Amino acid sequence: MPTIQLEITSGKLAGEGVITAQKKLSQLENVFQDEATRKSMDQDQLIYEVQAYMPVEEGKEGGLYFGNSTIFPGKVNNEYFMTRGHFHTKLDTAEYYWCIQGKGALILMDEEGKTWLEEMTPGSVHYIPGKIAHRVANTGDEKLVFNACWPSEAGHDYATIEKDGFGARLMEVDGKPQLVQNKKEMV
Ligand SMILES: O=P(O)(O)OC[C@H]1O[C@H](O)[C@H](O)[C@@H](O)[C@@H]1O
Repeated sequence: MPTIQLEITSGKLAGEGVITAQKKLSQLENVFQDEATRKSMDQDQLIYEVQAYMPVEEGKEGGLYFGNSTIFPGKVNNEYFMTRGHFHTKLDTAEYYWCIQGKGALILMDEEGKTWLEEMTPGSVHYIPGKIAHRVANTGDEKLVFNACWPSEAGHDYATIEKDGFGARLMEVDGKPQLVQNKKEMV
């Protein structure tokens, strides 16, 4: 009997050792461009939920972690709900994402701030190379669900993104998702 189960249609994990964390709008200060609008919205609104199975101690080399993320649909002004995004603390470590349900975008950025995206649709598989920051936005009107697999030594570096952000933001422009470069990047 395996330790954990993956519910194939929902992407959800169940079993001993699976941890679940939720991110509400109140916990995403300064993540979206329009901070005034974020503050004016319902702070208890759930933006995303993550599950992780971490069978070895974090930081230990050679292990693999397995996760599930659900991002709910919505926008802060015209910017889609998304994860905070991060580099790995051990920079040169990769990760796989694969989409189960919904529609969205994997936003990627290199160390120079160059930012691009890969569209996420059910069945899309995304290899995120080392040294690349990553965040996911839900561009649809249903929940976006994906699974992830990453090395136990990778860690999460949020500080770099908190300080410098990504080079571009995924905004709804004329009813469609568009990667809008930050002004700083266009100079
Ligand atoms: O941690 P965030 O940048 O907010 O993204 C949320 C989560 O997304 C994925 O599930 C990753 O595998 C997790 O490691 C990450 O924590």
